[in-house]
Amino acid sequence: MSDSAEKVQHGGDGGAIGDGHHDDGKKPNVIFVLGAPGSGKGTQCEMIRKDLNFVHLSAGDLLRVERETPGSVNGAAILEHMKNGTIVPVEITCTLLENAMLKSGEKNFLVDGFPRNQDNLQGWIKQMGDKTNLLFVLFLEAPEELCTKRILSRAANASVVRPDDNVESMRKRFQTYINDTMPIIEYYHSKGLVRKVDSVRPPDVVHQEIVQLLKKTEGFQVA
Ligand SMILES: Nc1ncnc2c1ncn2[C@@H]1O[C@H](COP(=O)(O)OP(=O)(O)OP(=O)(O)O)[C@@H](O)[C@H]1O
Ligand SMILES: Nc1ccn([C@H]2C[C@H](O)[C@@H](COP(=O)(O)O)O2)c(=O)n1
Ligand SMILES: [Mg+2]
Repeated sequence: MSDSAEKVQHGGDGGAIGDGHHDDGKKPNVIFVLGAPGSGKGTQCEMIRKDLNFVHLSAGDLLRVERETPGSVNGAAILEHMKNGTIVPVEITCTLLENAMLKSGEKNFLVDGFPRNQDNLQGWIKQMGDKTNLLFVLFLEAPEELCTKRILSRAANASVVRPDDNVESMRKRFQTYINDTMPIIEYYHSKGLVRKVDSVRPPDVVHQEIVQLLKKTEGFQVA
């Protein structure tokens, strides 16, 4: 385990972090969806949302909406983090996630692009760990070169281009993914909670594998 993963493990959760062993049947189910920028997190979350009655909460999308909300005190800071490919402080992101969960009134959530670093993880544990049941961490694996191609293609075809879908921001986002997010995936892997899926394949094929994973998930009934 890397040093940073070790730090995560001793982040003060005392083991009660919604790690799959504390489900009382009433807490909302959460699947964290992680992977490199462009690995297909948003694409797969939308497919699961449509098929399986999950709410898709993209941390990045929630932050983008907050950034554009008139009068938001966090808007400028969020934009700076996005351009620099760095991670917004968890107090902002976790509150947006919790509010969206409460507003939905639903029970099954795909939390896309979170937790991205130790600050995210520890903030979630503190604010949400005891209130949620983590089913597993879906890790979509695809090489950087392919992800870069996908993002450039997304930017070329979008009516509104994301401020971070350019080569300079992308390089920084990948660095952040390697340095900050991979240790989080390693941490969950050490707890047996990572489900790795090869995301190089066509979206439908990847989706079918995820559906099978969900069917095999203890304590979760596929809709
Ligand atoms: N399995 C796939 N095969 C081919 N193209 C894909 C696949 N999955 C996603 N894409 C395309 O790649 C681009 C990026 O996908 P998506 O937005 O889902 O990635 P992401 O992981 O959410 O990225 P980000 O972290 O930047 O939000 C999109 O244009 C999408 O249509
Ligand atoms: N937990 C998160 C998720 C996202 N962000 C910021 C920084 C990312 O580069 C950007 C885009 O996220 P994406 O849509 O690619 O998942 O949003 C963050 O700070 N913290
Ligand atoms: Mg996305």
